[in-house]
Amino acid sequence: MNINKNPIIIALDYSEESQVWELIDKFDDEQLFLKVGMELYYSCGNNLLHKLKDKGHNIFLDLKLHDIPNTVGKAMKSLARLDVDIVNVHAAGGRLMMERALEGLVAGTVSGKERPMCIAVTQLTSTSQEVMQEQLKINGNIEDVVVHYAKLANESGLDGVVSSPLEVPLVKESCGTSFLTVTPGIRMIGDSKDDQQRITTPKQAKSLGSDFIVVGRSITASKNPLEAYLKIKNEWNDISETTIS
Ligand SMILES: O=C(O)c1cc(=O)[nH]c(=O)n1[C@@H]1O[C@H](COP(=O)(O)O)[C@@H](O)[C@H]1O
Repeated sequence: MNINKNPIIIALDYSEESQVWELIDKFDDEQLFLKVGMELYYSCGNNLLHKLKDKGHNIFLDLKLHDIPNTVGKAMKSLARLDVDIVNVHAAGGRLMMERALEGLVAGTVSGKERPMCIAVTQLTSTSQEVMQEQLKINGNIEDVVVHYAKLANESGLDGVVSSPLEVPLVKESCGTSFLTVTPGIRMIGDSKDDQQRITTPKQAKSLGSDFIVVGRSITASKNPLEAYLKIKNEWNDISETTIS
């Protein structure tokens, strides 16, 4: 896999390219792992991805594909040409959709390059068990549902999942330690949950076994994003921290 081991993925949830450079310019030479999601990609497109890659940053292109298998497979073939490091789908699209996603990525990757890793969203970290059961009509407890989707993603050949850090131990137990866990729902103590439901601190995420944490507003909405990033990095590297509930 052609990714560095920077475990902190910064979610660039912006609509303007200028906001991206305003943030990144604060980080000097730090090699970053950046997440470009729908908001930024739909407004700035591939041009920005190429510029970020040229600066040496790793990119998680978070478009959460979820469509019929043929459509997702062909879309992934197009995304493979962008030379990003991670792409994703919704596991709710099912096994065939995930298999086609992977086939599309393999088919679209330029020969000699490594394909992007493909991970599946299990249950969004903004979904509570109550909402999952009452609105989505998915029965059972949320950990079991996340593990079920993770197993499906694993059997479909995907590289890992997106889940809350809270489910990582169960995912690793069912799918193996090398099955990647990328975990949003990260908050520092005292931060507002906003729309997130299944949250932990960076330290908790690490102790639960997350491979990567995805952090947006705790960095981007901070008065001092570099300081917030370094605090998170320190928390990740330090063993003795407290938890939030
Ligand atoms: O796929 C994702 O990245 C994702 C999945 C998920 O279940 N929950 C989730 O929050 N995310 C993304 O992670 C980021 C979290 O942002 P903050 O809540 O601001 O830290 C956003 O860009 C979300 O789109």
